[in-house]
Amino acid sequence: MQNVLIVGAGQGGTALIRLFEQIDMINVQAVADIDTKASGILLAEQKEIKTFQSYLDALTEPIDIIVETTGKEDVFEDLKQHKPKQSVLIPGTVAHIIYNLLNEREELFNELKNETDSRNLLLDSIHDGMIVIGLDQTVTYVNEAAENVLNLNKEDMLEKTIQTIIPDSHLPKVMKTKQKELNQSLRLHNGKQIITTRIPLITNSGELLGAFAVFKDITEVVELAEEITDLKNIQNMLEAIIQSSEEAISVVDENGVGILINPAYTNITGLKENEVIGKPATTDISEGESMHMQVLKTRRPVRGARMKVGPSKRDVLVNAAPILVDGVLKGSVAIIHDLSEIESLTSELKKARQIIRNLEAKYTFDDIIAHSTEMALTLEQAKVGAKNPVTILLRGESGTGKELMAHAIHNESNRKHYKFIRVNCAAMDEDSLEKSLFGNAYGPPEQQRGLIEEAHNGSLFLDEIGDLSLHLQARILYVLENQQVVRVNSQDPLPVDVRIIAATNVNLERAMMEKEFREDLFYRLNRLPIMIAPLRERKEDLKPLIDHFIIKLNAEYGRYVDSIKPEALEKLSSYDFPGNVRELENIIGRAIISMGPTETNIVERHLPQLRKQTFHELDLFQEPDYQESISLQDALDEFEKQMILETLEKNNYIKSKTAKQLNISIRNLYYKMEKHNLGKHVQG
Ligand SMILES: Nc1ncnc2c1ncn2[C@@H]1O[C@H](COP(=O)(O)OP(=O)(O)OP(=O)(O)O)[C@@H](O)[C@H]1O
Repeated sequence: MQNVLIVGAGQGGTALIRLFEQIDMINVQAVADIDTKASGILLAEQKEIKTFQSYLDALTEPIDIIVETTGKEDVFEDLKQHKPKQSVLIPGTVAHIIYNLLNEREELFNELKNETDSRNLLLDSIHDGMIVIGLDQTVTYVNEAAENVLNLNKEDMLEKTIQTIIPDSHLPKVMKTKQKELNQSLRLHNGKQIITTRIPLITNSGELLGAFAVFKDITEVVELAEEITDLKNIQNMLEAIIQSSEEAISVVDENGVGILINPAYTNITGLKENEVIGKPATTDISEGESMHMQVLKTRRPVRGARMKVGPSKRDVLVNAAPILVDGVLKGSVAIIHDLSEIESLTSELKKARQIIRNLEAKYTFDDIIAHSTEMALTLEQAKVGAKNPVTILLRGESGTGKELMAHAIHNESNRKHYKFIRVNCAAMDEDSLEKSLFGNAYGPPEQQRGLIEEAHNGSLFLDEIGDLSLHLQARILYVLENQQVVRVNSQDPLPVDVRIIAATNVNLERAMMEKEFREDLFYRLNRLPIMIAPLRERKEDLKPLIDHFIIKLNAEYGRYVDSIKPEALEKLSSYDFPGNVRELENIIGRAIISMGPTETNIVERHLPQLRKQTFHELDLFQEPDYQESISLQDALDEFEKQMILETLEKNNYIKSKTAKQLNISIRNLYYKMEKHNLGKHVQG
């Protein structure tokens, strides 16, 4: 809406008012006669005189356009002092002409053409586009605003039919119906959105002269409205997400004042909106510092801060981050995790992982590196074994890959869709092992079924079978011979169908001679013995295994190690690997950890000291070499390792006997052997 003041009553101002009245977007404030000498103003309608300034001051809305119709240059200059947005000098004659054009005689319409400049001045002073057509539907007037809206020059439009400019123009229809069309919305072919009013030009005597349209470009307004709608939709969506999120969320503004929380937040903290919104960020904290305030101070995110919140002092973990919009800090958002829930979930996860580890046979033959002829043959044998329903005995030193092979055999067999259960016969005392293998009829319901039943239709991997007591050997033999299992504290045999894959790094023949291992069980197990050679006897596997571990450990540690340099490989090749492949994997792991972040090749200095001495050769009191001085802990570790190794040797590698002699529990022995990478040097 533009406010127009028409000055010069009796000069045709009324005619202009008529014109403007037809245009809804123009609001005529007043028509005034001006007495320059008195510097006063006669308000035509109210018939009172005011100073021009007091008149302007009394207006509620500022004047956009002053139209001076008296034709007096000096008055016009005077008016301009009041700084309207525009001031237009239209001689009274022109005002008359326009009035007459609209209301009286057609011949005056032609006169108007001679006053083009003044007329254009008037039309151009209007911010809205104006276009006038004659009876022949050609354009007779067009103003500057119309040029801008239509993206056309006056010359391109004047004397052209309206349809060539606006193909679906309603002006011809308005002429035909003689009905105004007010505030119609329209999209132009140039993409602009306009709002337009169309008016037929009719004289007082009812004669039709043409029609004109006034229009406003509202593209930006429409786009803005659309943007606002889009933003509103996004805002609604975000709010719905935040409200339904199971993560507790709290948001503060740049001054640290609470502006948003969700129901999950209320669940954890016990605090409702009215206790947090509009309150300082510290409101919810019962112990600890406000992470919101820290984020606002540093503009940096905070992760994993522990604190207590709410009246019930709930233990929580908080992640908070700044909200930056175009680099400007607008606030901070925090996600709050209930720690007690995380703790219980973590322990659940641990249990689940343990169960999965026991059940899952994760490796296949593709995971076994076998470049040497020995290993290739072993693999062939294992594949044959996998396809036949026989009991398999895997023999080899510790760390040679027996467990890996057992997994692969299970996964290649027709039992692969059932369970693979691993039992380490050396890791438990006899009583617990018996109950866990055979089940306990008197135990709680979940312990009544033993692992043998659990492995029904699948495979049972009995690792370290040489450590099985004679009593349990007899019970396993019974299962093998009868395909039946009898639970502890029960007499009832239950049918089972399991394939047993046994593994040992013990010389079972010697154990048999010493009556430590039942011959009948040995022959039963030994139907398909598979020997896995120690790594030192198949050095061709060394490089492929190293490459395999580099890839595996890169993924585990997030590193980009490329390869091993020949001199480092050389050093490893001359080593014995008492801990076999497991020891090699440890060595490569330690090498990768000791490498700098930019190093990509394992070189000699990344490798640990590879000792070859036996306990007897090891002179703990030798002069320490300047390159390698031995710490007390290392010396003690070495001593322990050698002592275990010798006791194992003396006891024919039977761990139960070794543990007894060393006066430690079998579990402890097992742990120490793993720690020292102790394999057996001489197999069977
Ligand atoms: N040929 C191989 N290819 C790839 N990885 C191997 C190979 N042999 C062994 N490994 C890896 O070396 C490690 C030790 O293997 P595994 O646990 O199967 O040995 P094991 O003979 O069962 O040892 P133990 O007798 O001490 O139980 C595992 O991480 C395994 O994946």
